[in-house]
Amino acid sequence: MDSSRYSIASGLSMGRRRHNANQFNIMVTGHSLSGKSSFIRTFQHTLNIKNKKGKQPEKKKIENHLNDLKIIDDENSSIAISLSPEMREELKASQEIETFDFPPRNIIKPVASDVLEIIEDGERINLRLIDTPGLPIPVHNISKNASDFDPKVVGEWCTSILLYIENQYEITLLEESRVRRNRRFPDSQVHICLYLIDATTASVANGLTAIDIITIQKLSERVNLVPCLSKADLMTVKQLERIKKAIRNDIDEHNLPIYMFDDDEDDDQDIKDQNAMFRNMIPFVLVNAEEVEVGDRIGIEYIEEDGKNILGRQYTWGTVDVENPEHCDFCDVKTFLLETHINELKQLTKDYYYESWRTNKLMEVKGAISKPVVSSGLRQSASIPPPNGNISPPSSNQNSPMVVPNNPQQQQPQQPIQMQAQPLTPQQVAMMAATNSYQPNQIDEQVNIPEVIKKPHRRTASKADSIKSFNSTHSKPGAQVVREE
Ligand SMILES: Nc1nc2c(ncn2[C@@H]2O[C@H](COP(=O)(O)OP(=O)(O)OP(=O)(O)O)[C@@H](O)[C@H]2O)c(=O)[nH]1
Repeated sequence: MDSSRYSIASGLSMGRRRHNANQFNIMVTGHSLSGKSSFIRTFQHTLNIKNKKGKQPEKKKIENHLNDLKIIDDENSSIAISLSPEMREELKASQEIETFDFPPRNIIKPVASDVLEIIEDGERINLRLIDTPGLPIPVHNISKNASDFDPKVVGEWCTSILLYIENQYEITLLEESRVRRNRRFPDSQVHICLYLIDATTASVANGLTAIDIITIQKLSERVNLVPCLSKADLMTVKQLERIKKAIRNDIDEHNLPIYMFDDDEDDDQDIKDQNAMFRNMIPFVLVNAEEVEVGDRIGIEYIEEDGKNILGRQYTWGTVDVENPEHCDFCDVKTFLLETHINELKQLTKDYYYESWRTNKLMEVKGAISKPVVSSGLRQSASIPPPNGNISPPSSNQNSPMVVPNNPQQQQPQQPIQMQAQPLTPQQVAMMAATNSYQPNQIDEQVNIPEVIKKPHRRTASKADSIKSFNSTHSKPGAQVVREE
C-alpha cells in the first residue's frame, strides 16, 4: 500500500501498546444493511494476509472435559455451558443448576469468519473478523422516542450478540478451570465491537435512535464498543458534522459507556495527543469499497484513477477513496485497531470485561448456593434480556436499561434466582473500586470477589469524565468527495 495513505495516527509514537499482539478478534455489528459485511470485505482487502484462504477455526475438543458440560457447537461459533470443577464441587450437583437454561436456543448466532494470519507493520496477528446479523431498525420508527419499536426483536438481537460475547468468556473460564491448562488455547474473546450506525438513519433521527441507545448500553457492559457512522458517502459535509455532533450529545446525555481512548497517567504527550485525536473522531466516519457480484460470490473491484488502483466508490461527479483520510476515517480505524490500541483493547477485555463477567457469574453461583431457590428451571443471566422479553425505553442518564417481561404474569418464573446479596453490576464494582468506596466485607461474607476486580480500575475511573469532556470540534470535516474538474 502507498505509504502516504497511512493515517496521521500511524505516524505518531505508539511504542507502549505494541507487544504480544497475537490473536485479535473484531466484531462488526449495528444497523441492518449498514454495510457490516462490506466493511469486513473492504478491511480484508487492505490487509497483508499470509494465509489467503483463511485458517479454519480449531474444532473444539472439550465436550468430554467435564461431565456436566454441554457444548452446542457449529462451524461458526461455540457455545459452552460450563461449570468449573470448583463450582461443581460446591454445588454438589444441585438439581437447580442441572436445569440451568442458558443460553436460550432460539437465537441467531453471529457469523464468525475464518482466522486470518496477517502481518501489520511487522507484527504477526491472527485476526478474526466477526460479522453479525443486522439490528432491524424499522424505517417508520426512526426516532428518539422508544414508544413503538418492537422490543421483542431488539431484545432477541441484543441477546444473540451478548450470548456470543459471553460464550467466549465461558470458554475462557472453562479453560482456566482445567487442572492442566493449554498455554496455546486460542483467545476467542471479542476485543472490540464496531457498532455501525447508518448515516441516513442517524440523519433522520438526528443522532442515535432509541434502539441504538438501548443496544449500545447493553453491549458496552460486556465489550469495548466504538460507534461508527457508515455509508458516509451519502451525506454532505454539513450533514455529517450535524450528525456527529448529535450522536456525541446523545452519548453524553445517556452516559453511554463506550470505549473512549482514555489516557494512562504515565502516557507521554504523543500518546495523549493521539488519544485525543481518536476521541474527537467518535463516531468514526466510514465508507466501504464498491462491490461486484462474481458468480455467486461478492468481490471488490479496484477503481483505476490516475494510474492508481483505488478502493472506493465511484459517482458521476467523482470518486470516494476509502483509504484517503480526507474522505473518511477508515485508515484511522484500521490504525487504532491493528497498531496503536490493539494491546490495550485486549488487556481491557481480559482485565475488565472478562473479570466483571466472571465475578457476576461466580456471585450468581455463590448466591444460588447460599440461598437455593427451586425455580421452574429457567435461569436468566443477569445481564441478558430474556429472549422474548421487553426492554424499557431509554431515559437520560440511566446506567442500564431495565429488562421487564412482556407479560407481567410471566414475571415470577422469569426472575433470576434470589440471592442473599444482589450481585453488583461490573459498572458498580468498577466505579466503587475507582472511588475507593468498595468494601469487600459488604458482600464477601457470601461471595469471594476475584482480587483483580477489587483493585481500582483506571479506565472506568475516567470513563465518565472522558465522555463529559466531549467537545463538538472535530479534527476533520468528515467525509468529502473528490470532485472531478
Ligand atoms: N453508499 C454506500 N453503500 C454501501 C456502503 N457499504 C455498503 N453499501 C451497500 O449497502 C448494502 C448493504 O451492505 P451490506 O454490507 O450487505 O450490509 P450489512 O450490514 O452486512 O447487511 P445485513 O447483514 O443484511 O444487515 C449493499 O447494497 C452495499 O453495496 C457504503 O459505504 N456506501
